[in-house]
Amino acid sequence: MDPLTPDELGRVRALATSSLCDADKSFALPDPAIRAMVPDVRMAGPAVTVVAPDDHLPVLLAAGEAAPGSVLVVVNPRGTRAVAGELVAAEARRNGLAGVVIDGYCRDVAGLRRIGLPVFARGSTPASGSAHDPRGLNLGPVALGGVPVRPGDVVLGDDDGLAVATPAQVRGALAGAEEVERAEAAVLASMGTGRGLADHTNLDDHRAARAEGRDSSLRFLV
Ligand SMILES: O=C([O-])CC(=O)C(=O)O
Ligand SMILES: [Mg+2]
Repeated sequence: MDPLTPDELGRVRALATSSLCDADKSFALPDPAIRAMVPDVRMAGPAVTVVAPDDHLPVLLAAGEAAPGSVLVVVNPRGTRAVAGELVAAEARRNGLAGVVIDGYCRDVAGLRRIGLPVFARGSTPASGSAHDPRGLNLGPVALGGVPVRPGDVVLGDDDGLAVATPAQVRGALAGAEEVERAEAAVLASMGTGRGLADHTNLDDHRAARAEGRDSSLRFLV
């Protein structure tokens, strides 16, 4: 896996996850119940994996061990306890990580908002589990919300949710996603002056074609 260059990562972080998912519809989509716990964030980076069975010690250790720029992917399958909170987020931020994604629960949500690091989870609960398991980074593949994640896969996320893809898939989607955003920005700006969606797309022709069962795709005309 050829990792994304800093320049490519910068371009990815400037894009909404939805635009990349439009450009390549094969990105893997973890369970949408895993959501941004901190609003208005965009996250992208290579995955490092952690297994945390109702135990936050491996997460705290991994937050300090992972390479800067990476996304900590934590799995706590069927867990009922929080495995990360503001201490984990502060350690991850200090170490320069791009974010923390938990297939499970977090806590300290007000503190997470203050820190501002992207954190994704199934939700929050005030109760943490144990701090026993001395393993830190797992370095193996895990299942995140039903989606396989290998270390080095790119994990992307924002307020809409998460997507996972290989670096090559992300690289291949970049130009298309940038074009999606250019066209959508032009349409939105023009709609601000009162013109409708049908003025900026082939909506009417597309509808007529689909009504007759003909092949057609909905396109921007900007
Ligand atoms: O969930 C946990 O036990 C860890 C925690 O509170 C924190 O990181 O601040
Ligand atoms: Mg805490």
